[in-house]
Amino acid sequence: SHTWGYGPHDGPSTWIESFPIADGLRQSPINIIPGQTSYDPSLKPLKLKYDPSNAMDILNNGHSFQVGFLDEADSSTLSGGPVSGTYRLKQFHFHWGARDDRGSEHTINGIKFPAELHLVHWNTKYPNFGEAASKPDGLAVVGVFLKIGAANPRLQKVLDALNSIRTKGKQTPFANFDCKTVLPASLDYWTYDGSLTTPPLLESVTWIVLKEPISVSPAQMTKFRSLMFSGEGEAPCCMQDNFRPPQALKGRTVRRSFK
Ligand SMILES: NS(=O)(=O)c1ccc(C(=O)NCc2cccc(F)c2F)cc1
Ligand SMILES: [Zn+2]
Repeated sequence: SHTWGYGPHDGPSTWIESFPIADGLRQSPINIIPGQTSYDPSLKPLKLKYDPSNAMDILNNGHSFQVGFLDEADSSTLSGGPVSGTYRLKQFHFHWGARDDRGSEHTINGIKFPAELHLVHWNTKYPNFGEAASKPDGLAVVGVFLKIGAANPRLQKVLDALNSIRTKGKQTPFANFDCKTVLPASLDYWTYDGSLTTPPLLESVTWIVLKEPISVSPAQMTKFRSLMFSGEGEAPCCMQDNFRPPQALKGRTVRRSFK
C-alpha cells in the first residue's frame, strides 16, 4: 500500500519504488544557488490576497499538519508573479527538523533552515485541486524559510492549535486566520518549475520561494516537534525531519524577481 514516510524504511530514498516520477525532470525541492539564478525584469510582483474567514480547520495528516481553506471562490488567491491567471489557496503546512540545523526542503547555497512554510494554491482554469495537481501549470506553492530568532507572535495561534491535533488523523476547527500576517515584509522571490515534494511527487508546481525568512524561536520549534507521525494508541513517533532533500536541477533555470 502507498504508506510512505520519512523513516529509514519508507523515506525519500524509497519513494521511487511506488512513484517512479521521483527521478523525473522537474522534481522538488532544489538547492538554490543565488549566484547562478537569473534576474528576470519581466517577472511581475507577487499579488497575494487572503481572506481570514476562509480558514476552516487544522489537521495532522501523519506527514505534517496543515491549515485548510475554503476554496469555493476567488477570495484567497495568488496572481501576478511568475504565473498567469488566478490560483486559489487550498492549504498551508510546514516541514521541519529534529534539530535547528535542518528541516527546510529548499536550501540556499546548501544551507538548511530549521523549517519551511508552504502555501499551496491551485489554478482556477481547472475545476478543482485534484484536477489541477495533475497539470504542468496546475499548482503554485509559496515557500517561506523560518530561521531561528525571536519568537514569532504571528505563528502562535497555529502553534497553540497543535495541542488538539497531536496524533495522525486528528482535525479541529481553525477559523479566522490571516495568512498575510505570517509573510515576511519583502515578497522578493526565486521561481522555478518543480513538483510536489511528497508522493505523488506530481510535476505540477510553479515554485515561488521568498528570499526573506520569517523568525521562529527554539521553543516554538519544540512545539512543532511535539506532534506525532503516529496515530492515537500507536507507538509514539515524533513528527520531525519531515523534509525531502534537494533534487537534481536537470537543466532547469531558477529566475529571481529582484536585482
Ligand atoms: N510539500 S508540497 O507543498 O510540495 C505539497 C503540497 C500539496 C500536497 C498534496 O496535496 N498532496 C495530496 C494530493 C496530491 C495529489 C492530488 C491530490 F488531490 C492530493 F490531495 C503534497 C505536497
Ligand atoms: Zn510542503
